[in-house]
Amino acid sequence: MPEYNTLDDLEPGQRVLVRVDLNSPVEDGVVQDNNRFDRYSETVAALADDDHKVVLMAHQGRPGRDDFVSLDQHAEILEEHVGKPIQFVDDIYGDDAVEAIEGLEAGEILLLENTRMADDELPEKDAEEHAESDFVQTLAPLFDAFVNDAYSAAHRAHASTVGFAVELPTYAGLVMDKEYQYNTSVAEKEFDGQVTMLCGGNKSEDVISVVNNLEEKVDTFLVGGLPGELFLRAEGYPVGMDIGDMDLLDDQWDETKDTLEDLVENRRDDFELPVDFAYEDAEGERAEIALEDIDEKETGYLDIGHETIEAYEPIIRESEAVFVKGAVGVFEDERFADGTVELIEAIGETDCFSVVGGGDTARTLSLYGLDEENYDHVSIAGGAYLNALTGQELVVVDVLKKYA
Ligand SMILES: Nc1ncnc2c1ncn2[C@@H]1O[C@H](COP(=O)(O)OP(=O)(O)O)[C@@H](O)[C@H]1O
Ligand SMILES: O=C(OP(=O)(O)O)[C@H](O)COP(=O)(O)O
Repeated sequence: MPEYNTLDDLEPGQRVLVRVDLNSPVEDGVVQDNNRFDRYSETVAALADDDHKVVLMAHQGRPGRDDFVSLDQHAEILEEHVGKPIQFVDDIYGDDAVEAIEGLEAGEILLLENTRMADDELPEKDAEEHAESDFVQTLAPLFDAFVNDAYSAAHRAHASTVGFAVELPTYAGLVMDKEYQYNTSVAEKEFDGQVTMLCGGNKSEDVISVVNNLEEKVDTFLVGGLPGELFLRAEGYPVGMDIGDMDLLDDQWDETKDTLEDLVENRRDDFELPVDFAYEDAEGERAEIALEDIDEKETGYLDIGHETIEAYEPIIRESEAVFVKGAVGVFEDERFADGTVELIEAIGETDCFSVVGGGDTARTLSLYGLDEENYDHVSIAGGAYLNALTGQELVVVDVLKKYA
């Protein structure tokens, strides 16, 4: 039994404030539909069916980045998934928000504006301090209960993720409960055979964290994406550097260089690195180059090449368990999806125990028609999933337990 309240403990017909995580990829200002909408639609529909007045809070992007946009598009996408109208107000706790909240009828749903547009939201503070903010003090009296369903933001101590638990009876939502239970149980699972982790993405600190913290659990890390290039740079290859307008690799290299060099020197047998890469040629087509033929970095590499796919695939096929964190290429572009799609597909074809994690990475399945049923678990969380796998605490879950 979980040590926090769940929706089973929530009486129907209440005024309920719900924190979800609809943080999504944004391409040219357009919010991209993804698994998060689908998952949260279950929580939202269940609450509306129970005659609650449902008010949703969520964040999008980080201030200063291109993906820091309004949630107006999210309301439209969520509405399609829930099959019920979703009202939207471009305010968080000002007069317009309060008016919209007070005007809700039983079974109606309202989404507030991006919580990160409120000054009170972002600094990491403990729950009690956040509870004193104007944000929490203005909204909390308008509700009977707080439901936290934002598992993928459960490693963030922000006003909307931890502050309301101090002021209102608090419950874990369906996504929070399921993801927390599952990922925690996976962290405790023992496997007799080979355990493999496919990792990539664009955050090398995530990959370093798994390589450092899952040394006992994982036998082989198959590395791709930006971390793959950075590991190779640590081995002395001329890859993993920014070129032209690129602004992806050099900063990460400065931050992680010492750790990467240490890992390639002392733990080289624990991971496999790419032996070739794919890039966009002058005609705009996918082209590939072997690592040994790269004299200097002249282009951005956007996927692992087919030699690498062929080297990684048998390791996946002989594994008893495979975990995925991060795509090995820019799978959003069909030309550079081969590595991610072919390897995740291979995992689904074997009968190994498998978990695919990462908000972006999980989107590969829906984009390329891979059946979620072929994997034991598909997590819509990235950082929080890694925290769970590596046995680190999730501040939001601690707060849910403390205020149960
Ligand atoms: N070689 C690459 N160059 C640039 N971006 C990459 C590369 N490989 C993977 N990516 C990007 O990494 C993103 C996923 O990274 P990350 O945020 O770490 O994973 P997740 O959200 O699944 O936890 C994808 O959007 C993908 O396009
Ligand atoms: O998408 C998220 O994280 P994830 O990419 O690690 O799954 C969460 O919404 C947290 O976002 P943040 O990392 O900007 O705090």
